[in-house]
Amino acid sequence: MNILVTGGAGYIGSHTVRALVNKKHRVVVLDNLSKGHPAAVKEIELVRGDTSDRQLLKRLLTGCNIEAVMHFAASSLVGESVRLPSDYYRNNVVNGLTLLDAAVEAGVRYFVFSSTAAVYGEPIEVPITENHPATPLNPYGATKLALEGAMRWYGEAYGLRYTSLRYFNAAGADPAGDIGEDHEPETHLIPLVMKAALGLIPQLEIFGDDYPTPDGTCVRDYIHVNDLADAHILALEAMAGGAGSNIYNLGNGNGYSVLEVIETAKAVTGSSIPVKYAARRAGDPAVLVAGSERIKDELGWRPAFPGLREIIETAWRWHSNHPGGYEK
Ligand SMILES: NC(=O)c1ccc[n+]([C@@H]2O[C@H](COP(=O)([O-])OP(=O)(O)OC[C@H]3O[C@@H](n4cnc5c(N)ncnc54)[C@H](O)[C@@H]3O)[C@@H](O)[C@H]2O)c1
Ligand SMILES: O=c1ccn([C@@H]2O[C@H](COP(=O)(O)OP(=O)(O)O[C@H]3O[C@H](CO)[C@H](O)[C@H](O)[C@H]3O)[C@@H](O)[C@H]2O)c(=O)[nH]1
Repeated sequence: MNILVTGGAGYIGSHTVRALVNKKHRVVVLDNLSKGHPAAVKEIELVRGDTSDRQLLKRLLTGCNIEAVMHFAASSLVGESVRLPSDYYRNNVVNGLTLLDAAVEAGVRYFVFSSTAAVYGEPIEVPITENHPATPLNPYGATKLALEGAMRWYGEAYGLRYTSLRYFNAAGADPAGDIGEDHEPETHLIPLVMKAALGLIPQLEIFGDDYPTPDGTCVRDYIHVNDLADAHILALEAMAGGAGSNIYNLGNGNGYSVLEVIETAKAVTGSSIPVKYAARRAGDPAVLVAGSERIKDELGWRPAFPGLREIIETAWRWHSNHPGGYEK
């Protein structure tokens, strides 16, 4: 298939691009490079541009005979979204609608969307299934939920078929070790733990030790980035095979605390990881663990990296080989 991948030079997008190319799809990446890296998509057709540019979208979608869009491009930091809701609504909702409109106009058949566990808000029960109420606690989650709503009604009115994938905590890197997570600034736990192990930051701050969890630190469900990439391909294949629109959670169903992540990283890296306890971070739920049975049952998705240790091993390979990220 001819596939447009927005945000394809970013962390999850670049791993999915690799998986698509391995499956012999033709991929065009659209990325404004605000966070992405050309080196993450070497030898792939990369168009530097913005999802707000309707004319560019029209040219790409029709000129390249695009049949499917995978939409990763977004602003995705919870804390920043609380400070800058206007930016988040503009990039995630307004630009998302521009892309949906252009896709409908160009006759794109399938749309795969990067959604998030943040749509659920504070869970009332775990594991969180897709039927859990969606009451986001921050603008980031609210904007992702808003585009899911738009996709549903675009589906009804214009026949666009979509799959929304609600990822929990993406982590790890391709085992080849040549692509991985490189954000500036970095805010995610596992890459910061890797940087602390490498001595690139003096210590890791642990945000809160008084949560209602076994060791007092937050519990998350870490999912390998290549397992996310595989899910995108399964979603596309299912729609191409006649499946209707759907929403799926993506996690491993196992929760690990911040302290467990640090202990596992010490074992993997053989390095000490200096830590400092700090206040809770605003907007952090205590426990987020996915129920991902729906995608397993319906699409046959099976994670290749279900354990935290193997996820961190792949992250370590990337970070230790590229301590300064892609460009440095
Ligand atoms: N990382 C996670 O744990 C996680 C969890 C749940 C959902 N998600 C979602 O997955 C997607 C990818 O996340 P990521 O961690 O790879 O982020 P990322 O920042 O590495 O990738 C996003 C890419 O989109 C590009 N981009 C942003 N706005 C754009 C625009 N208007 N036009 C063109 N390009 C634009 C950026 O340059 C970047 O390369 C996002 O939609 C995010 O909300 C991520
Ligand atoms: O320096 C740090 C960084 C993080 N944490 C803690 O580690 C856990 C994981 O934090 P991340 O920032 O790595 O990930 P989040 O759970 O905040 O966010 C992820 O999951 C969200 C869903 O709730 C969104 O999808 C978001 O895009 C995605 O990155 C949290 O408890 C956080 O408080 C620390 O203690 N210290």
